[in-house]
Amino acid sequence: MNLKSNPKSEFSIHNTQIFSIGKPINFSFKPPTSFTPPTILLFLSSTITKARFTLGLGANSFPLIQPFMLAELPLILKGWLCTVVAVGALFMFVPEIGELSHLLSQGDIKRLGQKAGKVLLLVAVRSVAQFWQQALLWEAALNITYKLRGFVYQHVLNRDMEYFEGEGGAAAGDIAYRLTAEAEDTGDTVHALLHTLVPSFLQLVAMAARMITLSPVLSFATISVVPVMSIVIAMLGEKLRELARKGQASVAGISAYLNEVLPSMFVVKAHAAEAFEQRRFERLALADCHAHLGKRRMKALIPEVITAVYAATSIILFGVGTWVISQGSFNGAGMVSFVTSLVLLIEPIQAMGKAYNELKQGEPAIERLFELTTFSPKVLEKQGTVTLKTVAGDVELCDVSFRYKGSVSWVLKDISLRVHAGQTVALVGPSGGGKTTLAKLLLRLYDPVQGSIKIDGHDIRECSLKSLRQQVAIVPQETTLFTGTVAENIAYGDMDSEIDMMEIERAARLSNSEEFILKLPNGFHTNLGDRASSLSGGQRQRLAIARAIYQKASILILDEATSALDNNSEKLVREALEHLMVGHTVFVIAHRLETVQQADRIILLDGGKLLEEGTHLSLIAKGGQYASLYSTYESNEQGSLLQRTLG
Ligand SMILES: Nc1ncnc2c1ncn2[C@@H]1O[C@H](COP(=O)(O)OP(=O)(O)OP(=O)(O)O)[C@@H](O)[C@H]1O
Repeated sequence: MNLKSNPKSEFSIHNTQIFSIGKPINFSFKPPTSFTPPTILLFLSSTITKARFTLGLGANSFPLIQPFMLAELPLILKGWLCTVVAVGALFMFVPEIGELSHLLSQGDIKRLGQKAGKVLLLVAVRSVAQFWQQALLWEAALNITYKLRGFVYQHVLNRDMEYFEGEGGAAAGDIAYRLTAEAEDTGDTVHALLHTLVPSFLQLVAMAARMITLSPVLSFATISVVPVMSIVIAMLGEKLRELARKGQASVAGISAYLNEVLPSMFVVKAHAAEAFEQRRFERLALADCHAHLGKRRMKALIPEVITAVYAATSIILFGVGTWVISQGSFNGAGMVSFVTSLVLLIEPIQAMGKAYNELKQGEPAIERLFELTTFSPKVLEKQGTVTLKTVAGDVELCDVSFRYKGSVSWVLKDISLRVHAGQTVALVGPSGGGKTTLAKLLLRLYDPVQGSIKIDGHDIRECSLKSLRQQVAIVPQETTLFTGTVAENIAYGDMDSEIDMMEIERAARLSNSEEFILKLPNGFHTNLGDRASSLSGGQRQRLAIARAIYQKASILILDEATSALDNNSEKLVREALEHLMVGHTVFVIAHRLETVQQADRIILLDGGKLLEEGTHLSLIAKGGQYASLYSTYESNEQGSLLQRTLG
């Protein structure tokens, strides 16, 4: 693959344009101010919602997808135009079929041929129109699904970090399930809705009108069962909606479980936990089995109820029909036309029943998808933010205190610290001391509960998030590589503009990655999708360093890996880090002796408090907590990681 000609390749999905529909959705009910198709559709749906509330049937999800449906209105209207043609052909077909049977009984071959030709033409028109109706309405439904997915995913990406890390957030597998299977269910629901709203309804009205013109008495007798059937189906539908929601939650549970366990197979096997995981999976699968059994039973029951109503209708029709014919007001041809109309009336009723099933099953999917979009972000970008274009790297923490949502204890308490541009600060301290949290605050993944953080004198809450995160680069302990080429992985975060291959190569050289990258089958253009796991820990770390070099940030956060590398790999990573640190303000969550000794300043964090601060030598001379931790380290001859004692 040629990167220059197609610089975004696999990553282009990140740049998907997200539509004009990201506006707040208006749920209020208002009469139409004008009679354009969109206002009529809006009014129709609001009225349905209002009617549902009045009847005590609760809310429906229709208003949520209204804006998406309106965006597809041209396609929908074309589909419905085909419906008008199909229903018109059917309306004309009914009397023709009665006359055809009459001519057959009379043996008038000449007129019979003409009539049969007309009937066949009407059937052909209806078939073609129905095909296009289906094709166009499906296209609209699938477009809506596609746009809805983009809309919801945009909201997921914009959620606070707290949602992904803290309590109460959805598991990754659950979110994935909502955006895949449930978004697809939404497409089916939308199609069912579009199909019910006009095509089935039009056919029902046309056939009912035809039946009334043929015999008002028979029509009244036949149609009288419809209200009873509607009430029964509405009640069963509500039950189905509840059961469908349970079913969807249970599948999402399985998806979340698999997303967690399958990528951690190493740990499962290393702990011989296969049997334990099998039991956990079976419990979830059994819950899903029970949830779906209820739903399937309800789905099986609804058509049977409808069939029972049909049987009652047929008996009424048979009885009243016999009486009407015996009165001489109705002939055989009329009866053929009437029964044909009835059969064609039943067809949309069945379609509406099926669509109702789809709607009831799909509503929880729509609700669960939209649940992902309803939140008020805490990390907000204010109006008129400062764009950090060039930054010297002066960082100041002013009385910063922070605790995570739902926690009573402070993770960081009253931290004040000034780091001058170009300084390297080592953050050390026992596990849980708040080092990583401090790094998250610098990146503004969370905002301090009290106090503020300034970069070059600008409160970071006043800066644009994009420019802040452009100026603060992080090399995490665990390197995450994405599907995409090596070059795309190095340029990750800057994929909105053309990849600069010269810069990629420079970053690879400085991070000591070039040598192993050039040995890959396609060098920088090798796709890492299935190869990332075959890279060694050191190689992955060097790619993360290359990524940070490419970013050209002024402030760096290095979370040193705790896992030991072999001597050569360690040397290459250390050299790469030294290249990276030149000319930057650096915060190192330090686990290694060399890093701590070389830092301009050492900050000891314990229990969220800044306990000690100074150079290695000054802190040793002070003889405080750092000195005692250090001497423990020194006495541990074999200890290769400072982490064992300092953090
Ligand atoms: N997302 C979170 N939600 C709630 N509590 C959290 C969250 N992340 C961290 N904590 C808690 O905050 C405290 C500080 O965690 P932090 O990761 O900042 O410590 P650390 O000094 O980096 O530890 P380590 O050296 O082990 O990485 C810990 O008690 C931790 O349990």
